[in-house]
Amino acid sequence: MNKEKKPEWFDEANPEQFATVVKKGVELPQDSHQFVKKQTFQKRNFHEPNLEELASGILAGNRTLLARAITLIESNAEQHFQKAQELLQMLLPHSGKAIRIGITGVPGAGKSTFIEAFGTYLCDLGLRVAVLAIDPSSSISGGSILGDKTRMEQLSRNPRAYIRPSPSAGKLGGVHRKTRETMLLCEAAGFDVILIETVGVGQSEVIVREMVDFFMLLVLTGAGDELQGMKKGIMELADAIIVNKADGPNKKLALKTKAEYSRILHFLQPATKGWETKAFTCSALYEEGMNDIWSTIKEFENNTKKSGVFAERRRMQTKEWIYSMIVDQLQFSFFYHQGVKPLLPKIENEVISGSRTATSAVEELFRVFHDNKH
Ligand SMILES: Nc1nc2c(ncn2[C@@H]2O[C@H](COP(=O)(O)OP(=O)(O)OP(=O)(O)O)[C@@H](O)[C@H]2O)c(=O)[nH]1
Repeated sequence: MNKEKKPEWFDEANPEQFATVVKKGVELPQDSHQFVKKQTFQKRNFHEPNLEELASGILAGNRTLLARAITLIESNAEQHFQKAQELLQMLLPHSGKAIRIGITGVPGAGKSTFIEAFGTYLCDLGLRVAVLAIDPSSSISGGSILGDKTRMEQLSRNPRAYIRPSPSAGKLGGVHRKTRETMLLCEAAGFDVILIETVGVGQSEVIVREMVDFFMLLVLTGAGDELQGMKKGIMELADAIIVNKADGPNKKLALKTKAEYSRILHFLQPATKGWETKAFTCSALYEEGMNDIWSTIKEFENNTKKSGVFAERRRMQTKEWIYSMIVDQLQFSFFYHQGVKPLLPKIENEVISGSRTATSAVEELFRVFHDNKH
């Protein structure tokens, strides 16, 4: 076996596995000793910060420790989960001060270009900006719409900005929790603005709406017919609709599109009580229109803080957080259940081959789950 190559039995998310395996006297595959020795050596030479060190480092704005903590939050390993929760508990009192902004739009609307321009504009104002992403494709196809390209190059080099690609969900979801908790860590690290980006192609914009204060929809110029085709539901989530690419020969059409959106918005339910959703134009490429958008967000913040809507929404979102975690936990305990896990492939095959119904299969799985709690 190649010493450099990771043996198949080694679970990367669980380096402590070595200690357990060795302690329990489990028979290891041939040559694995070399690998264990090397890993143990590497581990000894690598200082693993404890939770206090992580927490105080994050509060002091240390990027490396922030990145480590986010990795801990994104891990699906059980022992990391506990640690991450303890860390969050320590940092929770220091979170909540940023303005949380969601951005969505169909692929090609110019989200990366917009965040690059808007993020840089905010950094130039002296603000610290964290950019997070929720990518619905990563759990479905294993690929990533938001992660492949080199995105936001200029912003990623800005010392006031921090960009974190979207966490991979794995089969069992958890993106909601991971993004929300990452946001809290970023707030504890002193970021003033959190931008959460998602592709407007499905459920993910609802998830983002549920964790931000202000939600923007980035759209392209288009004729009236295309606007009619736009899902009313998405428009009703937005606090602002921004017609991007309002530059060059496109400018006139962009203004027309904006007027058309304003007309439609008039008939829709606003996303936020007491706030009238407005349409804007901007050019992310030429960094035009950023000022108007930011002053609108500030106006929104002032108004909703005064009316109590801001605080009420955050309370509701915290409640949502609890429920989404309950669902995560339920899924986790079910699919990793000692009785259910080995039974699943067999039952799956039986249903696929037509020898039993899905209902009876699910019933059996739940019987096993309930009869044997661990
Ligand atoms: N003329 C013009 N082109 C733009 C503007 N914003 C973005 N673009 C172009 O539109 C294309 C798509 O932009 P991206 O920022 O990659 O858009 P996106 O597909 O929504 O972004 P991701 O989903 O983040 O990849 C690129 O070729 C950009 O250069 C703009 O304001 N004006």
